[in-house]
Amino acid sequence: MTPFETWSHLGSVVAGLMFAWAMFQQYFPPQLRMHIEAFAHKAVGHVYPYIQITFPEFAGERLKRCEAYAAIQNYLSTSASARAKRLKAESVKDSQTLVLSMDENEEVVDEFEGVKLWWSSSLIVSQKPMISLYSSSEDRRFYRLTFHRSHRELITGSYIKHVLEKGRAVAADNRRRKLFTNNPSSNWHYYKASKWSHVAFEHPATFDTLAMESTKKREIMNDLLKFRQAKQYYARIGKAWKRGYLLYGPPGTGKSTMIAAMANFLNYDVYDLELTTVKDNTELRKLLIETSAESIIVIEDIDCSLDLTGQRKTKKQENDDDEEKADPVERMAKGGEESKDSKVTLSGLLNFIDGLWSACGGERIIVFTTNFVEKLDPALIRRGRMDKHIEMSYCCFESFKVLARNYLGVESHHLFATVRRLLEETKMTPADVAENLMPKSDEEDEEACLEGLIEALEKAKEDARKKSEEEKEAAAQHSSWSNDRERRATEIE
Ligand SMILES: Nc1ncnc2c1ncn2[C@@H]1O[C@H](COP(=O)(O)OP(=O)(O)OP(=O)(O)O)[C@@H](O)[C@H]1O
Ligand SMILES: [Mg+2]
Repeated sequence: MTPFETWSHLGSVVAGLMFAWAMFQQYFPPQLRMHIEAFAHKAVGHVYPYIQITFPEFAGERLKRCEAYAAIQNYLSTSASARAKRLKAESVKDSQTLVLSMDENEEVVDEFEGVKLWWSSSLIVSQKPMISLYSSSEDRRFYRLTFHRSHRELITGSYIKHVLEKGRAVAADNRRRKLFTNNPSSNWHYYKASKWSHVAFEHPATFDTLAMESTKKREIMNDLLKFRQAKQYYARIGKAWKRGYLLYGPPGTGKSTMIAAMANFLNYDVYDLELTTVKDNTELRKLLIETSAESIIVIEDIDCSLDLTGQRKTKKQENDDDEEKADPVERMAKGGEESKDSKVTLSGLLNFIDGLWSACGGERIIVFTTNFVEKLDPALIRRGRMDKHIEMSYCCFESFKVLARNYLGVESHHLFATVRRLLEETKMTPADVAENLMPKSDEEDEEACLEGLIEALEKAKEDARKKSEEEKEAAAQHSSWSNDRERRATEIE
C-alpha cells in the first residue's frame, strides 16, 4: 500500500467518524455531509507529507499522446516491472523481444539515490454508455508518482529527467519501425482515439538495391543526411524542421521503392496518407498532428487524389469526367466510395505541408509521388514546399547493372554490351527489366535470363518503331486530308 493510500484511508476513517457524528446530530442539514468530508480531506492534506505528480496519457485537448507518458511507460517496463505483479506483454522487434509493462491499477516501488518512490498506473473508465467491442476513446490512463515532500527537489530536478531519458533510450532500443495508414474518420472513435493504424515496416529496399545512377543516388543520400543533422540550422533560420520531396516518373520506375529505401536509410516510420478517405481540411490537420517526429509522410499519386485546379470536384463533375476517362485505375481513384464527400482542398493541402501546424513535432519528410508532374499545380510543388524534385526515369545501363547484381548476382557478363546498346535505343522501366531478370524456373541460369531480357528489349524496340511509323502515317494522312479540304474550299470560292 502506498503512503498516499494509508493516509487516504486515515482521511476516510476521520471523515466517516465525522459523518456519523453529523448523522447523529439530526438537526444538521444533509448537504453538511459533503462539507464535512471536504473539510476532513483538507485537514489530512495539511499534515500529509507526500507529494503526488500525475502524468496523463492525453493532456489538454487530447490531440496528441503525451511524450512523458510514453517515456514513463518504457522506463517502468524495464526497472519497475521486475517488481510488479500484474504485467502487460507486447512483442517488438520482429516478434523476437517481449516488452513487459505495468498493467492498469498496479503499483511498484522504485528507488533513486537511496530515496524510495511509488509509481501507480490507473485507468478511469468512461461513464458514457457505449456498446462497442473496443475500449472507449474517453477512457483516461495516467501514471502517478508519489514521494516524500522532503525529496521534492531531487525528484522534480533529477529523478524525472532520469526517468524520461531512460524511457526514451528504451524506446529507441525497442524501436520497430512502423508503416501507418490513416483510419477513416468514421472509425476514429474505436481505435483508442488513434487516427492511424500500423503494421511493422518490413520493406527490404535500400539505396544499395535501388536501380539509379550512382551520382543521383549519392546526392539524395547526402541531402537526407544533411536534413537529419540540421536541427540547429532549421532553428536558426526560423524554418520548420521538415523537407518535401516530389518523386515523379512513369509507373514502375521505382518511386515507391525509393520511399522505402529512404525510410530504411534514415530509420524513420512511414505514414502512408490515403487522401481519398480524408473528409476535409480539419481532418487532414488532425492526422498531421498525430504523426510522430522522425517519419516520412507519403501521399502517393497526388494527381489522382486531388483536383489540381484548387477545389475538389463536385460529384457531378467527377461522374462526367469518369465517363470520359479511359483509364479504369484512375476512374477508381476518383470515384471511390469514400471520396464522395471529401472536401480536402488544395489550400488545405498546402497548409498541411507548410502551414503553422506543420511545425508540430518536427523532423519530418513529406513525399509526394506522381506519374504526371505537368498536371500538378505549381503552388503545390514550388521549392520550399517540395524542396527536392526527383525524376525517376527509364532504366539506364548503370541501373541495369544494379538490378543484374541484385537479381542474378553478376557484376559483368559478355551479354552486357548488347543490353547496354538496346537500353540506349529503347525505353524500358526498371520494373520491366527486373521482371525479365527473374529466373522463371530452376533451370534458367543468368545467361538465359539475360537472353530473355535482350529478347524483350528487342521486342520493345520493334513495338516502338511500329508505333512511331503508325503515328507518322496517321499524321501524313491527316495533313493530306487538310490539304484536300483547303484545296476544295479554294475551288468553291
Ligand atoms: N529503380 C528501381 N530499383 C529497384 N527496383 C525497382 C526500381 N523500379 C522498379 N523496381 C521494381 O519494380 C517494382 C515496382 O516499382 P515501384 O512500385 O517502386 O514503382 P513506382 O514508380 O512506384 O510505380 P507506380 O507509379 O505505378 O506507383 C518494385 O517492386 C521493384 O521491385
Ligand atoms: Mg508507386
